[in-house]
Amino acid sequence: MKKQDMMYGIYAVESLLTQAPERVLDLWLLQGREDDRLKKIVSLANNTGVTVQRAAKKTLEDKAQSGQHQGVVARVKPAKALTENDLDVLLKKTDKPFLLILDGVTDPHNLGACLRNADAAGVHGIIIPKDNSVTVTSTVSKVACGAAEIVPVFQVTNLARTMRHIQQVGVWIIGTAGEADSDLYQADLKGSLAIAMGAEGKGLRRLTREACDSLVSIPMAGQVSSLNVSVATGVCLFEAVRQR
Ligand SMILES: C[S@@+](CC[C@H](N)C(=O)[O-])C[C@H]1O[C@@H](n2cnc3c(N)ncnc32)[C@H](O)[C@@H]1O
Repeated sequence: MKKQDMMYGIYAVESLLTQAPERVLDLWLLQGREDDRLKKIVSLANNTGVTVQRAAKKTLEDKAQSGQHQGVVARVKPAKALTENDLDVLLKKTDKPFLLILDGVTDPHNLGACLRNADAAGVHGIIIPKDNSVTVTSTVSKVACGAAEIVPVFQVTNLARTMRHIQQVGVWIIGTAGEADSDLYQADLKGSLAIAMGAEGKGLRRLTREACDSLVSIPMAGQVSSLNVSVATGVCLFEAVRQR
């Protein structure tokens, strides 16, 4: 297991300093940059006892291994990996859970965008399989703009088994697939709900698809066969928000 990670980007680091400052081991800000957005980071760091170090642009690029750091890089303790047990705790304390299942999303930009959508839609947690899925990396955190530090991500060993388990505690699972006959806008999304999205190339795996209570499609007017998974996630989550 990794002992530390790098995190970068203003929103991601701001969210980390707000949600879990104890995870920050080092914080570097761009030398000479003093605008309001960085001042907020300095103030959060001061309030939480994190020392601010100044560094040159090249140093920040090397630490982040990216030019997308926006003048802020942090060395952090990795977040505790959440498992099936943590999901159970969440389900017990949550009235009308609203969950997102991502069945093997591999592109960090897509997972980051899904996290951002999920936070905006008020999703209580995201379930991903342990294998064949991207986890929350520094790129995911950056793209998620702070949502990766807020929305819990549960990594489960056997996704189909976890789906059956959450069904037993009353969660209705709606899978999404372009070829499904039922339409998203006819589905009832008001109760305890999990929406399952497929991977970029293959869509939902057979066992995941079979474990869903129903399958819906988002009506498409054009010629392309599918939406990007993060876009489809946003459409589905916000239809649920509209109904709830
Ligand atoms: C890029 S698509 C995968 C396409 C894949 N070739 C397939 O056959 O499903 C990734 C995921 O986004 C969701 N998605 C994309 N377009 C959709 C649509 N029109 N209706 C429902 N879900 C859609 C589904 O969850 C899908 O598995």
